[in-house]
Amino acid sequence: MFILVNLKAYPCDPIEVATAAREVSEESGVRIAVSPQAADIARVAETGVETWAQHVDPNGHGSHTGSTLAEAAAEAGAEGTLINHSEKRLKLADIDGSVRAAERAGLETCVCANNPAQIGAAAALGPDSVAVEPPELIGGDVSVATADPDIVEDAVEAAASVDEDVEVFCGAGISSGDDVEAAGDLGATGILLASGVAKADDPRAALEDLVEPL
Ligand SMILES: O=C(CO)COP(=O)(O)O
Repeated sequence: MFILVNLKAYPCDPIEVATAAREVSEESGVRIAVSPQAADIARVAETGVETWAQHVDPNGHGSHTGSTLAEAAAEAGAEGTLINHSEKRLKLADIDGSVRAAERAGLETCVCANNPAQIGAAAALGPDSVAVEPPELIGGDVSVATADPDIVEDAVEAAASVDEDVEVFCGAGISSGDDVEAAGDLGATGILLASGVAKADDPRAALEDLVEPL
């Protein structure tokens, strides 16, 4: 199981979370990555934790003010990137462009989507993984695996019917090892979570709880 901690724009200390994630990953053998804001990628990567961008734009170098280039994220130390997160939605053509830009830069790709129908469309673009996150459950206390188990199973089926090589992650409301285990039982091979770690009083303890059953 892969655990990807999205720090969003929460006011946590990205280095504290990254250091804890690297240590818990080393101790448990569970793959854990941290996705900070673009401006923090380099210093988070310097902790040694697997680092992901939260977004990359479809364009390359040129007259594109405000862009987050996949090349720049990779140069700063990112190994992967989220694309089309629920809080950073893109048009279909731009999702495709961002996946291609990330591939050119050597970044692993995870395209997020709201529901199984969108997961099928996202899988058709050939990312390494897709992630189903129902927007109404994001930031809440109830895990997607508990509140809407069908959406995870249907997302797994939708992705497999398009491309069996695309992994399926899920996220929203996940905060405990039991939630991670339940998501795995539904067929997810990775977890996206944010508030359960980024807003925790003790991010290290939260991470230890997440990997406990794995
Ligand atoms: O959006 C998410 C991860 O990308 C999920 O956020 P929460 O874990 O806070 O529900």
